[in-house]
Amino acid sequence: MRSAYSVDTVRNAERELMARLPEGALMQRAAAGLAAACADVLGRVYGSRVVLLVGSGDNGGDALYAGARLARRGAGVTAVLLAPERTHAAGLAALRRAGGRVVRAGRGAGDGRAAAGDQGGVAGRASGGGRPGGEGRAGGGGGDVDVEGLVERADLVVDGIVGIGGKDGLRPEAVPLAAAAGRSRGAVVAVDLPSGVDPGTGEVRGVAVRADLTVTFGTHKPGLLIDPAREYAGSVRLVDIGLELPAEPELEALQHADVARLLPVPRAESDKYRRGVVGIAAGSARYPGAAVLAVSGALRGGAGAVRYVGPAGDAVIARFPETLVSDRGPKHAGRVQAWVVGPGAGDDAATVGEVLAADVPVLVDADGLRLADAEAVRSRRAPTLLTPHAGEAAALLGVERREVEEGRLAAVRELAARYGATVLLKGSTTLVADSGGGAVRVNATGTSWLATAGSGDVLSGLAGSLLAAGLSAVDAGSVGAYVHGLAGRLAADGAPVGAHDVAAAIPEAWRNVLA
Ligand SMILES: NC(=O)C1=CN([C@@H]2O[C@H](COP(=O)(O)OP(=O)(O)OC[C@H]3O[C@@H](n4cnc5c(N)ncnc54)[C@H](OP(=O)(O)O)[C@@H]3O)[C@@H](O)[C@H]2O)[C@@H](O)CC1
Ligand SMILES: [K+]
Repeated sequence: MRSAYSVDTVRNAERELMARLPEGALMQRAAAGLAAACADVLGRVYGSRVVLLVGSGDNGGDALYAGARLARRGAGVTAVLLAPERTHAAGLAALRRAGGRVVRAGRGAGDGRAAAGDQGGVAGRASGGGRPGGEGRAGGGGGDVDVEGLVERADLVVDGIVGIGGKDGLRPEAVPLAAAAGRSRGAVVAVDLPSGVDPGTGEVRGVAVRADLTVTFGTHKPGLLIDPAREYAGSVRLVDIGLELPAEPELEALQHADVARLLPVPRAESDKYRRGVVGIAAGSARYPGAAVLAVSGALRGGAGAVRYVGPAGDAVIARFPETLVSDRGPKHAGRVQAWVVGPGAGDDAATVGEVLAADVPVLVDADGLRLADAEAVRSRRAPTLLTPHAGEAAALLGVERREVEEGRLAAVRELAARYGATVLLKGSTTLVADSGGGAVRVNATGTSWLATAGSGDVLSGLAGSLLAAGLSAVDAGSVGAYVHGLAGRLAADGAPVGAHDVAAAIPEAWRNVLA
């Protein structure tokens, strides 16, 4: 399981650890890990050109210390200071001692020019000696440095503008540097987080640094696992700095081994009823395909049998003859261990109401979310799993879709609390929250190829089948999302696919998890 902790929790753990360690030791651990990652990215450190983007906090300090380590190994390191008078003093001194060069970012936002701070710094002649802001006056020489050009031509750009202290997007003076990093021919390594993303929520307001690699310290931060920020982070390397963290994280992401433990595997004595029967109440005369796709997911989700109820029985049987089809309502369809209701349901509120009245786990998706009576959901005793996408979540919350997309973590928690249900918020990073609070599950297997019509219907069938097989709502949702995402990747393999291809790839994804 990969986990992420909130910024407050990280800061508390940092404080406790710092109290027990010599001053600066923690930052040295971080910088050592960062420098090692940078060296791996560079391949050959000696003779490489490294540019550090240095903000006013400890994030910039990490970059400076790591830059000093690289300079000692023969890299030509230039630090670009965004706030020269508030730069991490000891880090700056270390860089200078190692022969690093220091320039200041242009004052006029967007002009991309910098006054040369310490022209002699490369040869180690700096006289600033760790005095913050000394570079503007020390070194002499003056002249202009094309900072954006430096960034663009670097072999490696280290983004130490801002880390967990960041809020409200990048400041204007940092925007041209982030943009130059985007144009750089070299790799971009972000320190702790890509600057400009919200560490706690994954929101990105305006410009943020796009990294190839993010080196994060102690634990993942929520922003590294949730879109849109996740996309800016590139691949993520975690450096252990010895933080002691509480048992319950804010976010957790299942990995193959976790999913393998949770997948239902039939025993010798299992018959179809013991494996669970999932009921699918979906589709309409107008949308028979939704029923077929939900059944296609359910058949591959581990339940022993799939019962279909609704007006699309002929279409379902034609495609999947193993389905138990009934045209009577859910109440009279026979026993099931879990229901899926809603995909392609049109306006059939009566069926949704009937399913919600059943005392077994229920998954509500698509039209079912619009038709479900909120009070009927809240008063259920058996588990309920709601599976909206951002637009449906926005309608349930009465807010704009954009608000949900920008603040996915808050939205999924709010919905779970309001409905007293488990909520799976679909999207490029799917989130699953329980009504009782606790860690939110985040799915990392998704792919943008899954943004295709009917893909959600397949997921609802798959997760419903897992519910029927006995998984809790949180496990059914998160394992379903994981396998579905993996199936999407395997099916797509870099090319567009239809939802039925995703369903057909579920067995391969399942085998891949268990291998
Ligand atoms: N926690 C740990 O265990 C460890 C933490 N470590 C490191 O410390 C980092 C946290 O350092 P931190 O607390 O100094 O904050 P940090 O992220 O550098 O930013 C604060 C400064 O940025 C500024 N600023 C704010 N928003 C901005 C924006 N949008 N755009 C631009 N600037 C913005 C803000 O300026 P001000 O508001 O004062 O003007 C403030 O001065 C952490 O991420 C990790 O790298 C490791 O060394 C060791 C272990
Ligand atoms: K950063």
